[in-house]
Amino acid sequence: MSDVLELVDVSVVRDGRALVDRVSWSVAEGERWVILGPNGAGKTTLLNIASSYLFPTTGTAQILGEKLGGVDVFELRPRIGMAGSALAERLPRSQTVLQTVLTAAYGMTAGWQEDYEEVDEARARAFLDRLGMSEHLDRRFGTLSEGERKRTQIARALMTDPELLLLDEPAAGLDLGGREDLVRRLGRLAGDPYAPSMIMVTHHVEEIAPGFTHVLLIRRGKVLEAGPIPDVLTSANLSRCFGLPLVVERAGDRWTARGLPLT
Ligand SMILES: Nc1ncnc2c1ncn2[C@@H]1O[C@H](COP(=O)(O)OP(=O)(O)OP(=O)(O)O)[C@@H](O)[C@H]1O
Repeated sequence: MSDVLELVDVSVVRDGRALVDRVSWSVAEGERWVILGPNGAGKTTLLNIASSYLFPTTGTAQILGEKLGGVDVFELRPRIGMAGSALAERLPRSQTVLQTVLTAAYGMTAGWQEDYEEVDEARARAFLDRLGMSEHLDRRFGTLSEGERKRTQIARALMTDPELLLLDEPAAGLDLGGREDLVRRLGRLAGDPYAPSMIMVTHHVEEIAPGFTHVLLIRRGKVLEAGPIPDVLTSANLSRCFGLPLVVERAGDRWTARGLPLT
């Protein structure tokens, strides 16, 4: 299997501080990765490299077979789907849900004046249907609930038929029902052999959907462990990652974690 992402000894340094510190990591085609770690660990920084929006200070990053720095990122970016709050803030609040997804086919966050192809509209409707948004096609993006907004963004990210899908905290801010609904939908996507390779950033093991295969644990910019979920997601590793004693349990195809009581 070819590598979708390959980071070799990558550091990102700002104001003399390494936000990501000598990270080597590879993601093979078809794998579904979770990046897990505490606030400020460097998760979004890693995702920003994977999306080609951030270049390493040192080390090399190869995305979809192209080396960052040696490729026109404007050719690379349409091959990568992204959903996260940074992008959501750039989406016009007055556009409808259908328009929001459809504009992705043309590589834009705005602009409804284009002549959209019927086939693109059919695709946009199909992705929105898959994310449970069919009832809301004509709603304005700015009026959606947090959960509806997240699901619209994922449909939008899939619109360009990406080879790599990046999800930055897709379940953040959702209530229990919203989270579980999203986890089920992500599980279906992760289990689809035709779906792109995926990397999802999260703070919570409860948000790991069935079908995700690998996890990278990061703390203070350094990778603690990376590999298949059942091998890496242990109580000892998660305790080290979050800096307090934690018990991780597997319940069927889901995960939970809780802190030990203070003595
Ligand atoms: N442009 C920047 N200049 C300086 N420091 C930055 C910059 N961008 C991020 N940081 C810092 O780098 C560290 C890693 O940030 P990053 O957003 O990658 O963490 P994260 O793991 O995604 O955190 P969170 O879970 O809180 O979203 C943080 O301490 C953050 O304050």
